[in-house]
Amino acid sequence: MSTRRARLSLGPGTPLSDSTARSNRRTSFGGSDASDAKKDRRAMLEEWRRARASTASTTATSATAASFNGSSNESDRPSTAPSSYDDSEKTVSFPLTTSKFDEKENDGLSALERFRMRRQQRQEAPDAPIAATPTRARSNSFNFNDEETTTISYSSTIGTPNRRPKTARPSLSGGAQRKVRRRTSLTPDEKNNLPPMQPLERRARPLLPPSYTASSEERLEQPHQTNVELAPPSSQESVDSIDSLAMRSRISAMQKRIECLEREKMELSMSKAPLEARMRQREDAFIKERERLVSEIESLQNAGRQADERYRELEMENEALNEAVKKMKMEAREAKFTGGEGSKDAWDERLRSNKENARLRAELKDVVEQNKTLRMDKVSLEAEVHAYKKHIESLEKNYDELERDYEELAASKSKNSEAEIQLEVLTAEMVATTAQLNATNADFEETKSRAKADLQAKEEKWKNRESELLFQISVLKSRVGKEQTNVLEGEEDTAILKAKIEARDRRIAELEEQLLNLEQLRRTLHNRIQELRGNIRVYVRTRPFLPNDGVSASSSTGGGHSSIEILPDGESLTIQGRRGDEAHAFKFDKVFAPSAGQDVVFEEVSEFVQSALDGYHVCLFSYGQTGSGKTHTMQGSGNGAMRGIIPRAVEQILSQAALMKSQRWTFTMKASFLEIYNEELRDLLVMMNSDGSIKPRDARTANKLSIKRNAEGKSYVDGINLVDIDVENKTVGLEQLEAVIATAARARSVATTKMNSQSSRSHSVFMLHLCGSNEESGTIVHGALNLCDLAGSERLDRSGASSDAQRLKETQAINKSLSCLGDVFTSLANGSKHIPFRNSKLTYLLQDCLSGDGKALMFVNLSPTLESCSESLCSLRFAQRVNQVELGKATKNVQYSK
Ligand SMILES: Nc1ncnc2c1ncn2[C@@H]1O[C@H](COP(=O)(O)OP(=O)(O)OP(=O)(O)O)[C@@H](O)[C@H]1O
Repeated sequence: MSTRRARLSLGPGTPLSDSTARSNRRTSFGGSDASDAKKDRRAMLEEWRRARASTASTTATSATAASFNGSSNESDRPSTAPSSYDDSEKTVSFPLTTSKFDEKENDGLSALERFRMRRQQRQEAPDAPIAATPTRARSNSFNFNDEETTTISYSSTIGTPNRRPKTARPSLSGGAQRKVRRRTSLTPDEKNNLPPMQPLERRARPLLPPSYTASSEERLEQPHQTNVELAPPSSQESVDSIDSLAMRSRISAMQKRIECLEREKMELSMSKAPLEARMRQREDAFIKERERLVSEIESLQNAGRQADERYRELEMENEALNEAVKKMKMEAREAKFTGGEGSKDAWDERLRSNKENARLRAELKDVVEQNKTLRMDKVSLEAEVHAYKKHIESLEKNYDELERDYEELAASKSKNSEAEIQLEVLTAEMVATTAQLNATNADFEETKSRAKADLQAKEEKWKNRESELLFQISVLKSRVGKEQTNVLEGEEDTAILKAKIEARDRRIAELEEQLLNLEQLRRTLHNRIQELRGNIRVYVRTRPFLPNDGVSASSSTGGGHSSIEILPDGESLTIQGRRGDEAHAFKFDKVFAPSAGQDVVFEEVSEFVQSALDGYHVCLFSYGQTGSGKTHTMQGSGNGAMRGIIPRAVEQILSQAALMKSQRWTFTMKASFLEIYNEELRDLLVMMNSDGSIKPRDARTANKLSIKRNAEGKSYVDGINLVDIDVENKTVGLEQLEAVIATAARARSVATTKMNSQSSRSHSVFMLHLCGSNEESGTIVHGALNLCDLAGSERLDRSGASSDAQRLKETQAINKSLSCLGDVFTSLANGSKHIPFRNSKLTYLLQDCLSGDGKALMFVNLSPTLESCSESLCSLRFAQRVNQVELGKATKNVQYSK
């Protein structure tokens, strides 16, 4: 282009250097380039002014002459008369709208183009210094399709955004934005083509031990496998068979429910893992894209600012040029009127000045063109910034959608975990029910074989008797002929004999009835004596064989050979010794067989529960090795027939409270649940409000709990959460209790040990605080029911805790506190003056119940396996020591307000 190559020549002797001219043309956004160009132009103007001043005096005359004589050379004349300068000035305009720019006419680069090239260089060589802006091959249009930048494309498969040379800009076109938005939510096809499912890692531990490798379906089939095949029921067996059938139908109903829950869980698990992965990847991609866009916008804004600066500079230059043109016009006018006789010099001067004017105008035009380009650049930049803003908006929308997806996912996750918990509860219930059924069947088989043997013996006896009688008859017949006279006498003897037998049978029946009544009386008296002596009562409960005991559950004995034999009196048992050659006998207040159900066990403790309503401090605790059934006894397995003492006790209290209402008694009941873990008290209901509702996450502050004594010297836990149980409405009250137990179960420290897949690693104490008042008599009673599930008393080597530092610490803390409990019982049994209650948190907490003020009952839970007989023996010896403790008569906590 001619204007590009034009030299700023102020006269023949003053050509500007090539580099100066080029630097004047350079359109650059770099600050140094722009200021150099500005300096060059100023220097050029100065040079021109100086040159003009030096030549003005010599050329003034000739220039004036030329203006009056005309010129033969048209090209030497000024291209426009001075009066036409005004018109030419009008063409110096700055159009705001841009037409398509002719690329051929512009060999420079647009600001955005240069910015992109710089960015591309950076991306290609991130560590290299930023290259100088190229001055060639400038494109003034923003053709996004030709752009060789890197862009992020979203694909339906989740991963890091694909980086590839871009041929289209999906991020800026509306259609592409819609595409991006569409990709954030999964189409059904995409859902079906999800990546292969990773097996969902269950947070809840399996109920069966690691050695038990049966699949979930096999486990669900278990009741069928473990059921004992019964012989066709005789009339005597039919009742038991009906029980078994009822149990089986219950189990099959449970199985169906479990299958349903398993299916639901699988579905939820299927959708959870890939959704989570997608969510995370999309979040990462979005954050990266947003950062990239933000930095790009910042760069664009910088470029825009530089373009604005450059534009202002050019405007100033333009103004300076306009000034110069005006000055020249003035000078031309002056020369016209004051030129005198029109000397040749003056004419030459005018000609030069006209040429200069033309050149300046051309330059001005060039500058205007540059301005136009810059404006176009600016408009394009603004358009691009606008597009980026739109893109960011769409990304933000996508982000919102992702957030919604995430919330849905979280909801489904919590649903899933609820289903898992429900499944676990049902599975535990099923395992317990099956075990009990097997034990019942074993009992039944034993009774059946005993009855059979009995029957056979009787048959044998009757046969002997029959043959004896037949012999006697034959003897009598042979005598008939000889002793006919004695016939009548003989008949008389038989009748007398028969009458005697009948009288003896009646006597036996009477004696049996008397014996039964005496036995009942003995039991009642025994209980009364024990109450008066204040003994801690000790009940022993043996659990049935379980699938993970490693013995065939389908055998007729209900699982294998038990190390414990329970004697028919229901109070005595024998246990095999460590070496297997000796048997140890024990006698306690009650011994429950493996087939004894939860209802039977509760029947025996219900009077203790009643005592709590009467104003006593009652404590029931379960002691035994891990996996022996302590939690099963206290809390139970599931919510059906396998419910333990805690729910049954609350149920009984609620029913009793309702009955006592007619006698003007009103009760309030508060529940608390704590655990003693590594000698530290922890509130298990920290998540609950006092009305039973669940606290929001940020409000769950765990108070520091400490055991204190009140004014009456009774111990209480300071800082513990007390949850109200509705006594008026039994259904609501039971629901609240269920929520309390579920919340506590979630919070409890449970870890898997070798012996029990759901082993409690802490002592847990459920406390019911009862307050009853009678309007009529003005009596107020304060009772408390403490139901304590002690941690397993296993040896370190058997539990596998020695290999794990945390487990080791837990086991040591458990064993220490249990040994403190033993020390307390020994001191009580020996009648020592000092009882070391303060040696452990457990004994300090239960001091009121163990020191004679309250009533205490200890369950000793035993496992029937041969491997456990050593631990069972230890537990039984401990229980024997406890049984010898005399606490004295318990006292009621009663106040009289009238
Ligand atoms: N009498 C019983 N009838 C049927 N199942 C039982 C019985 N006792 C225990 N179980 C079952 O045995 C398993 C272990 O019982 P549980 O969890 O109560 O043991 P634990 O003594 O509390 O163990 P840990 O001290 O490790 O917590 C459970 O699955 C439970 O259902």
